Amino acid sequence: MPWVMDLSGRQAWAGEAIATLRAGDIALDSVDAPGSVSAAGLIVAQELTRDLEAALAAAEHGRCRVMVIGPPDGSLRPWPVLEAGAAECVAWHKQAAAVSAWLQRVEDVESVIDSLPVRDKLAGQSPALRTALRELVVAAKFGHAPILIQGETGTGKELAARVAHAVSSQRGNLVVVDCTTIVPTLMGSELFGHERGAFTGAVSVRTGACSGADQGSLFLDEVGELPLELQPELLRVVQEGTYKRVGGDRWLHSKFRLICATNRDLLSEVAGGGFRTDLYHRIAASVVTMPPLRDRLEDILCLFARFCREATGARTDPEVDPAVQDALVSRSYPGNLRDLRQLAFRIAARHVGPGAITPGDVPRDDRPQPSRGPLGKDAYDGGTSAANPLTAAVAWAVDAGLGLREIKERAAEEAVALAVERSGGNVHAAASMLGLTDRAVQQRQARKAGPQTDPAAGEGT
Ligand SMILES: Nc1ncnc2c1ncn2[C@@H]1O[C@H](COP(=O)(O)OP(=O)(O)OP(=O)(O)O)[C@@H](O)[C@H]1O
Repeated sequence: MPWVMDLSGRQAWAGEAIATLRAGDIALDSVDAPGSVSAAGLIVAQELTRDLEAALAAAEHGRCRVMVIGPPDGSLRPWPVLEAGAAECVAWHKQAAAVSAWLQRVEDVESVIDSLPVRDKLAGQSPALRTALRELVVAAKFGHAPILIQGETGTGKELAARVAHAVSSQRGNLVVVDCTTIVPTLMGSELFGHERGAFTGAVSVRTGACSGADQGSLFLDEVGELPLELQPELLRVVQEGTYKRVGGDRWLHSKFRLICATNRDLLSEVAGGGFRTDLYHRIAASVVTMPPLRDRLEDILCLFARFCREATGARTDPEVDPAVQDALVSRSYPGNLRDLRQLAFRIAARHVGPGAITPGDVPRDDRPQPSRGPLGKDAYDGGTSAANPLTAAVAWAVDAGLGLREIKERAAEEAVALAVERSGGNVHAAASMLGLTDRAVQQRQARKAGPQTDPAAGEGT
């Protein structure tokens, strides 16, 4: 059940919030069930204060989705409140049913994310993964349009596609086509099937992936590899549910949910003419971005344990020496979870006995590389604060007397400025680099430039 909270958690404030809602005729049995824990909350607020920002940041970092209810005159501007971490922000017009429906939806989505079939496939509890899973579940369970899953290699796009199919209402099969492994000349046959004699070697009729996916889902992995000449045919079958086999002239029917994945920037493929604009807009009806491992460091140890169990068949998580834990969290994983999984398998193969996984179990090439510390001593990446540049920067900020909010703000500002610089001023590229929306990057740039140029300051934004 959902809860109502004030900005600081004080009873008086909570009472005030409830009183406000009571005055607004919200059915209180739907908002103040005692002793319940919830994924959804309501905050009653007059304006975006520092307290509200802090409460939203805390809620976002946990697993809570918060609706902020502002005064009926609309004086609480929604966009900055959403930017601060709220999932919804509305002016209060006594629309209790709408609020309840929103709360119910949040509860439904969160319980799907926490269900065994989802957690079994996609492990991890980091905010970055949860955000992606929310987008995925909302699109797959509560919508019917195609889903485009993007993200770097090894971030779990295929697993996400399996989750999307599992939570959807599609009753048929999930058919997987990896567009990178099929020679372009055979791709048409793979997707649509062929008639006997359609080409040399077509000795019998073949039904393709579209037929197999009828009433189910078709997953096209690396859809950017799809040859240009097949793209109109894919568009037709997605839009109209009709297609012809290669060498055939009969229209066949198939209704499936299309799920595509790519680790390329499909929009630049569109700009370069390698991917049709109309097909892009069709397949990207809902876009889900799987976060890279560097944005979900909190998941590394639990994933490592899971992969070790997978490697050894053990039922319980292995104990891991703290030095190994440090090394695991601070190394880089260019291949994301695939790299971490392979590393876990290498370590598990070396480990013997019932004790903890120790530094000696880590293969030489996977060990932290020595680097020269500031005092000429050897230090190890991921070890002391002197060797970890991020820790050193944070230490500097703490020593300079900056509060947590300012540290976060300034770090975010620096990251955006750097990403924009590294991508030659291209906002979209900078946004993908940081896992942000283009708009979030523009807002940060505008905020840095000064209040007059803040795009969010315009009417109706
Ligand atoms: N959240 C997760 N929990 C457990 N295992 C995961 C998770 N995400 C990815 N993996 C594992 O990592 C490996 C890579 O996952 P997957 O193939 O789904 O990634 P991908 O993004 O589709 O990769 P590519 O772009 O190379 O096709 C697989 O072994 C998969 O089982």
